[in-house]
Parts: sequence; C-alpha cells; structure tokens
Amino acid sequence: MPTRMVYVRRAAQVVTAAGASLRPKRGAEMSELGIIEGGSVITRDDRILFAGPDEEAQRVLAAAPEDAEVEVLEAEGKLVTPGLIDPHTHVVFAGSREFELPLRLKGAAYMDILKAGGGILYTAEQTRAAEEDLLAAETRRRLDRFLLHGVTTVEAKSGYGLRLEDELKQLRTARRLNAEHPVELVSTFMGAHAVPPEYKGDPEAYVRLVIEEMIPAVAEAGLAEFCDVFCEEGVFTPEQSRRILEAGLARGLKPKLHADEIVPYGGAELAAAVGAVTADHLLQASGEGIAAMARRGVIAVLLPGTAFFLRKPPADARRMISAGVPVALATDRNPGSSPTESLPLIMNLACLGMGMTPEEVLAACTINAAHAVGRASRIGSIEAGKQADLVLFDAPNVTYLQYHFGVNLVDTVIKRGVCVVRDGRRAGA
Ligand SMILES: N=CN[C@@H](CCC(=O)O)C(=O)O
Ligand SMILES: [Zn+2]
Repeated sequence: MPTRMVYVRRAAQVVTAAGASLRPKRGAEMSELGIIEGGSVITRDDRILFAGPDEEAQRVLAAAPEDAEVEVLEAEGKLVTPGLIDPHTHVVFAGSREFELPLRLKGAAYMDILKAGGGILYTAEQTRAAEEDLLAAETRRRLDRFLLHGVTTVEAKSGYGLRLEDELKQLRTARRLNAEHPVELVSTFMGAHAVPPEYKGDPEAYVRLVIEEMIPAVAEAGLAEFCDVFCEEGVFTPEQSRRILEAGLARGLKPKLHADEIVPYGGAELAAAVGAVTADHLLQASGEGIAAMARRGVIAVLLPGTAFFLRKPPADARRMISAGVPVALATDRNPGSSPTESLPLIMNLACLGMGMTPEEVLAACTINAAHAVGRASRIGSIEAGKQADLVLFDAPNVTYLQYHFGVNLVDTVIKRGVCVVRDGRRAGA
C-alpha cells in the first residue's frame, strides 16, 4: 500500500488546540488555541505528521517516501481546526416529535409532556418497535448531517429502549455505525433515562433492574464506555442516580450525569462526589455545585441548543469558566429537546447567547470535548501523532465562525486522513 498523505497548504489560520491532551483546558487556558497564522498541516495515513509554517512543511514533504500519494488541499483564506467533537447526543432513536412543538408553544412544559407518557416515553415506544436495520438507517442519516457540519466524533447514549433487549439494540446499532460510518461513536449506557410505563408504580424496581441486570449485561458485552443517568425531579433522585453510577463504575463504566437541567437538584454536587467525567445541562446548578465540580475536575458539558429549543435561559457558562470548571459544548441531538446536528449553530448560541468568546467556544468543541469522551490522547487537537481529523471552514479567522452565524461554513472534512466532505458535500460515500 502506498503511503497516503494530505497536504493542507497555507491556511489563513490553523487552530491546533495543542498542549492539553493530559487534562482539559480551564479558565484562561480556554482562550489559548495555539493558532498558527498562514500554517500548513500534513497528514500521513490516518495520523497527523506535521503542523506548522509552510516553509517547514515543504521540507517535510521533500523527505516523504517515494511511493507517497500526496493530495494537496489549497487552504488559502480558510480556517483549519481539529475535527469537531460532540460529547453529548441521543442520536440512536426512531421517529421524531415535531408534534410536541406546537404544544410547548401553547405553554405545555417539557416535563409535563413526559409525565403524561409522551416525550422520552413516546420515543422509547418508537425505538422499541423499530427493527435494528431501520434504527441504523435513521441514525446513519443523522451522522451524515453531523459530518457535513464538521463533526467527526459523537458520543451516543442509549436510553430509548428502557428494557434490556432494546437498550442492547441501541448500543449494538451505535457499535455497527462506528464501524461503518466515518463519524466515530463513543457509547454511553443510559438505561436510567426515564422510568418505563411498566414500572410506573414501582420506580425502585426499575432502578434495581438497571443495576442488577442491565449494567452487568452491557459491561459484559463491552457495549459502552460510560454510564449516564437523568437525575431530575420526577425522574431519578440523586440517591438512585448515585447507586446507578456506582454500579456502573464497579463494572468499568465511567460516570456522566444529566444534572440540574429543570430544577436545582444537587446534580453538580453529585457529579463531583462520584468523580463523574462530565456533568451535563447544568441550567440550574448551584454555586456550591459548580465549586465542587471545579475542585474535582468534572467537565461541564453545556447544551445551549436545548435551552434555546426549550425556550429557557442558558447555563451560566461565564460563572463556570471563572470558577475553573473545564467547559465543553454539545448538541444534545435528540428528538424532544434538541433536534439538530449543527454543532456550529450550538457554537453560535454559546458565543452569542452565553457570552463565551470565539476562542473558548473552539476549545470547548475540540480538546475539552475530547476529554469529555475520554479520547484526548488520540483526538481533539492538531499535533503530530494524533489522529488526522480536520475541518476546513470558509472563514478567515476564529472570530468569523461566530460572526457569520447560522450558516454552515464547513468546506472540507478529513477523518482518519481521508477527505469525507469536499466543497461542503459528502465525498467518497
Ligand atoms: N433531559 C433528558 N434527556 C434528553 C432529552 C431526551 C428527549 O426529550 O427525548 C436531554 O438531554 O435533553
Ligand atoms: Zn441528554
């Protein structure tokens, strides 16, 4: 096999996000992106070989093996970033819930729809009924859209099966798509996403099922890396959430938590107490909870698209960054509270709606997001030796991405050294 190389020549800016593979960026570090003005990047097979000034790139190319096939991508006027990483999605599901939108516009609350048996429970019905091939086909279309928006890795939660066979079906679907599709999937078991109707009268029995049967089966099959719980009033209590996360941890599933989304519920505090990798949502997180997260190094995964779609004020990102909490951003792609694959739109909402700077936003969607999915040693920055996941944007600088908001500026996407999007369209599909 000849050596395959891509030479991304003379970009307006290369955002490397380098130097934070061991621990996520926090505070002022989130503004330091290691930008190379006028820089070039060279990939070799599935790895990054070089990132730096173009004169040096030419010397590196001159020393390339004779059989190397070099593809040259002119990047003049473009912004090059690491492949974007989405660390919180529920992308594997069947159906959609657009009919809830008019209800919410008339005043129905998200949680009331769930309590009435709709919401997550409606999607669980659809997902249970779907054959695995159909589930894969629906999810594949969403992954295609992610890729067109520059997203090269997504975390994917189960939680619409709510019984063992269908939780496993969702996780198997994620594993299959991870093998088939250019977008890389990181699986999270979230059997504790809602109490299914058959356990309505006895939620504690469902918690036992999650702990005693689902977690062991998922761990045994090696189908997930993380375990997550919807810790929320009327769903799972902090005490139940703690037991589930500890049971997951005992089986090697690292904890994540849907925390303090609708009401303040001690979620941020719990995430810190169990040493969760991330606490997500945090719209209602307390000051003590944020301080505890900072002390324990828990990453805040903020989801401004969800706040926007549910028409709620977003999380207090500035307070978290000032407190020293590492922040990442995600779409929360799901059919009920955030039906979008546009991580760039989420970035716009983070900047314009939460006051994060363009630099902080990029750190949050690259290296910090890589930490949030436990992959920072391999992805999230442009450094020699890391996986060759890159995005070229039609933007001359980092600020422009937030300024020219609401449109897709992605020109080219490279995943593992292969061009999978060109001129904004899927290539080689
Ligand atoms: N809040 C809980 N779970 C999802 C929503 C899932 C759904 O509505 O289907 C979330 O993170 O927003
Ligand atoms: Zn979620």
